[in-house]
Amino acid sequence: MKLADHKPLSRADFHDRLKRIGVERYHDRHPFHKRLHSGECSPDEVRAWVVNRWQYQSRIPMKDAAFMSRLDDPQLRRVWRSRIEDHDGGVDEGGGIRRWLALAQAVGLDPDYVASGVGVLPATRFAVDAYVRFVRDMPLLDAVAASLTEMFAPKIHAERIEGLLKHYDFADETSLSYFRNRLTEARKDVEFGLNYVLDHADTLEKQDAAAAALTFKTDVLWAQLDALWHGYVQGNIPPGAWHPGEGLVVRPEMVGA
Ligand SMILES: O=C(O)c1cc(C(=O)O)c2c(n1)C(=O)C(=O)c1cc(C(=O)O)[nH]c1-2
Repeated sequence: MKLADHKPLSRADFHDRLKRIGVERYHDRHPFHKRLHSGECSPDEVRAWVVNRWQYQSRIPMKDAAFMSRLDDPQLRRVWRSRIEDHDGGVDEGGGIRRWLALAQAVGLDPDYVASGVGVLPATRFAVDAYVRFVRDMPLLDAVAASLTEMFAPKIHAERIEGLLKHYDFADETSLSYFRNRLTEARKDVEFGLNYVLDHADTLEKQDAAAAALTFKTDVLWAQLDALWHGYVQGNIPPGAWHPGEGLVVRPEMVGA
């Protein structure tokens, strides 16, 4: 290969390359999301999703804290810390984590059970832990690039709000407030993260690494839904994972069952 072939892509072409990864690999294409958003999930499939997605929610601020612990630039820390604030919030008002537990309650689950993390599928735990470790251990550019799946998240959040409101009795503005809030929070995060990656990936090697990081992250998301499908749509619940009937607040009239 000639030296000239090693030139980095232009900013616009590199941006297109990143967007293409989303088109081809983002988890909005996964059959579980199609099932969830079109009202085909049973109440227990919805509960299984809420129990398992908790693992992701609870680890996101931990991965952001791991990322921040590596930054020696106060300005970068200042920008990044709003991600932790979005999820943790203050004692009184709470944040995304508390909103997720409001969703748990709306689908009939005991929020304390969900927050305990007991019952999370092993594959989900492995996938999410791999993301936290990736962000802790890999170059900063790769760590930021991995967060860029959020470029594709507002579309899936909007689809989810619409689909859940249409098809499930538990869905209302309170139970879905997590997703409503993410619509604005994610835009702010992506604007910063995307510019960081476009600015810092100034060689073809770095662009390749950033694209690989984003691809890895799509795998983290996809693997969680594969596990959910295998466990709860196909009925192969692994030892130790949540079983229908566990962790409920006993209000069977909920969830349009
Ligand atoms: O519902 C979704 O499909 C979805 C996807 C993603 C994502 O693409 O990683 C995130 C979220 N939601 C989300 O709510 C969220 O807070 C979030 C943070 C991050 C991240 O990598 O830092 N991704 C996501």
